[in-house]
Parts: sequence; structure tokens; C-alpha cells
Amino acid sequence: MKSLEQNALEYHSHGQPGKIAIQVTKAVGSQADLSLAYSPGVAVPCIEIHKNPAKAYEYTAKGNLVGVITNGTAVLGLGDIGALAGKPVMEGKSVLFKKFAGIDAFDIEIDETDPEKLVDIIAALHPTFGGINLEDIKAPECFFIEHHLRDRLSIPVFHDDQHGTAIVVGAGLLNAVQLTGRDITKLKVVCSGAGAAAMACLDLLLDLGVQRENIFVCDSRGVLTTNRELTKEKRAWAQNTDAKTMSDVMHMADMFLGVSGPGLLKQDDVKKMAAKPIVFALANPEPELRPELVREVAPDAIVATGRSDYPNQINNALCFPYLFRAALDSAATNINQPMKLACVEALAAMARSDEHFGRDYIVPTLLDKRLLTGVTPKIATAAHESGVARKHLNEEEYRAQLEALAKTLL
Ligand SMILES: NC(=O)C1=CN([C@@H]2O[C@H](COP(=O)(O)OP(=O)(O)OC[C@H]3O[C@@H](n4cnc5c(N)ncnc54)[C@H](OP(=O)(O)O)[C@@H]3O)[C@@H](O)[C@H]2O)C=CC1
Ligand SMILES: CC(=O)C(=O)O
Ligand SMILES: [Mg+2]
Repeated sequence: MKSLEQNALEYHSHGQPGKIAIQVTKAVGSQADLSLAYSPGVAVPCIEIHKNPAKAYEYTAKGNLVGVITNGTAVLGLGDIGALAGKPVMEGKSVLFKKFAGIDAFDIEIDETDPEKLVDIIAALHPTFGGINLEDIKAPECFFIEHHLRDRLSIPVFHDDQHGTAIVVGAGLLNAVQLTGRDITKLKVVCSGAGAAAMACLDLLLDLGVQRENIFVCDSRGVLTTNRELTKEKRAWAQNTDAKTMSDVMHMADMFLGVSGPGLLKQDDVKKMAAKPIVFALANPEPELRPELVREVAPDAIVATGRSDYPNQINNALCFPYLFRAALDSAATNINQPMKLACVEALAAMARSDEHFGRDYIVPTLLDKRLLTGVTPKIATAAHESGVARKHLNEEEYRAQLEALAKTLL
């Protein structure tokens, strides 16, 4: 039998190398077509857009086009492997945009690590796109880059590893808390990782009711404590404690949130957790601890990973296609907190209403065809109600429109 490694390389190399290609949407088979698609006809929409830039949404692909942009500094849990080596992931994200939500995406791998230069480069590229999905850019640079791009650009800019991850973690946690009969305000959380994904997940956990004093965060040097020198993002999570290592804070933890690296959670630490522990080991491709090893020492655990080959796939792919679909269709100026919270609620509710709902089904699966029609309209409504939508979409009419789109996908 072939190994996963062999299959993965064959999958990516057979036929036309890579996973995505470009499609032409207009007739170009005759001289008459060509004279519209290219010179002289193409000059007409150019002049219209020059007079009124908003016309780009009418005459070009901009309104349905997202840039999936990385510099390759935090590719999955593989770390700083560089822009080019990150390309398979970016092509993969582009595939999911297209297949799950009908959005065209260009993957752009930029060989630049200086945050200010990266902001300038991405800002200069932005006219091409209706939205920008930042991907696999490491902390703390990602915070600066996203913040400055959001300030400068009037199209949605969204760092998937921060907010996409947080949304799906939020949805999974709401359901895990319900299934284990917990009070979220008393939940004790240990987070492994203090980077892009961790910081955004923890912020969202606070919004969902988790108390800051119940959260212990660890980076590569151990627990974030008030007596350590920390970046401003990490300082917000420092605890006044003598604890040094993750093992020191695992006692009676209700939840382990892993957004760090492979194999960093030990079975002995799972044993220290409260009954019915919630273990989200989300590092990709190799989680902090494999589900079967968690269950070996905690049979009543709720376990999630970022992978497609285990139940409970907590992965930002469960939300970014629908957030961008809603943002593009409602011409939202950004993807704001009410849109993110609407997405959390919609994902959690969809899992709860499913007959499979239970400890091995806390979030819908990525291939669930109900996601596009179930989640997207809720996000668009939140965009409208929170004032960032330039176009109001009636929820029912929009759902019908998405049902038609869904039939053309997957
Ligand atoms: N399932 C999902 O949907 C997603 C999963 N992830 C996963 O989360 C992980 C982190 O991604 P991201 O936040 O973007 O990357 P970042 O580079 O921004 O952050 C990585 C973090 O991991 C920490 N870390 C490294 N080694 C250790 C260690 N031994 N113990 C504790 N913490 C450690 C780093 O510590 P330090 O700050 O000291 O360098 C840093 O805080 C990756 O594995 C990625 O695959 C990310 C996004 C989505
Ligand atoms: C899923 C994802 O975005 C990551 O692991 O980086
Ligand atoms: Mg990522």
C-alpha cells in the first residue's frame, strides 16, 4: 500500500502540476469576440473604470476574486519554510474558496519578511482583488501587517490563521461545553502556542464568556508570566504565577487548546486534566497529540484536530469561504466582529441540529453542502445590521441565490 507521502506527491503532480487553473468566462472564438475581449473593445470598460473605479465590479472579475497571500513564515505547523514552499497550501486554500463558495482566488507567495515592505506590496496589489485573505504569516508580524492593511484598504482584509481559526474553535467549544455540561465562565483553559492563531482564539474565547484569569498560555519558552519579558500581545495573557512549564498548569484544566506544533502535548498532561476534558490539538499536519493517544488516557475526552482524517475537524476552512462569500456579495468594507460571531453561532447551531451531534460531531464536516446556504446568509445579515455592508441582501432571497450557486459546486 502506498504511504500518505507517496499519495500526496502523486496527487499534486499527476496531470497538470498543482491543484488549480484559470477558466475563461466569455466567448473568444471569433474575430468579433476578440475585438470585444481585447483590442479595441477592451478599452471601453477601461475608460469607464477610469471615470468611476466602482465599475471594476461590473466589468472585471474583481468582485469575485480573493488574493490568498503569504510570505511563508508560518506555513501550517511547518514553520518558516519560505514563500515558495507554502504554495501548495495557498493553492489548496484557493481550491476551497472555489469549491465551497464559488469564489475565484489567486495564490500569491511573496518573498518578503519585512512587515512594512509587505504591507506596501500587498497594498499595491490590492486593486486586483475584492478581498484579501492573509495566510500563514507568523506572529507578531501578522498583527502589524493585518492592522495596517485594514487601515489602508477599503476591501476586506482577513488573516485566516487568526480569525478563521478562532471562529471554528469558538463554534466547537460552545458545543463541547454543552455536551460536557460545563459553565463556560468557569472553564479553565491551557493554550499551547502564543502566535497568530492563539491570540485570536483567546480573544474570541473571552467574547464567549471564558474568564481571562482562567486562561494559561504557553509559548516555546513556557508559561506566559508577569515576570517574563513579553511582546505586547503576549503580555495581555501573562499570569502572576510561579508556574514555568505547560505541565505545571495542566492540573484540572478543562480545555487544552493546541495551536503550536507537533507532539507538544504529553499523555501525562492529559491525565492531569478534569474529567471529560476538551482537547483541541490543532497543529497541522501533526497535532500536539493524536486523538487515539488522548483517548487512551482520557476515554471520555472530546478531541478535535485540524485534519480531515479524524472526526471533529476544527479548521479555518470551515468558515473562510462563507465569510468571504458573504462579504463580497454584500460589498462589505471589512469582516467585522458581528460577522465573525454570527459565523460562530451558525456553525455551532448547524452541528447541534444534526442527527450525528455528539462528542465526535461538534462541528459540521468541511464537505457539508449545507454550509454555504446555512452559514453565509447569517454572516451577510450581520454585515448589514452592523453597518459594514454597502449592499443589503434579504436573508431569504440570498439563501435562494446561494442554493442555485450550491448546485454548481462540489
Ligand atoms: N486547525 C486550524 O485551523 C489551524 C491550525 N493552526 C496551527 O497552529 C499552529 C500555529 O500557527 P500560527 O499561530 O499561525 O503560527 P505562529 O508562528 O504565529 O505561532 C506559533 C506559536 O507556537 C509556539 N510554539 C512553538 N514551539 C512551541 C513549544 N514547544 N511549546 C509551546 N509553544 C510553542 C510559538 O512560540 P514563540 O512565540 O515562543 O515562538 C508561537 O507562539 C500551527 O501548527 C498551525 O498549523 C493555525 C491556524 C489554523
Ligand atoms: C489550517 C491552517 O490554516 C493552518 O494550519 O495554518
Ligand atoms: Mg494557515
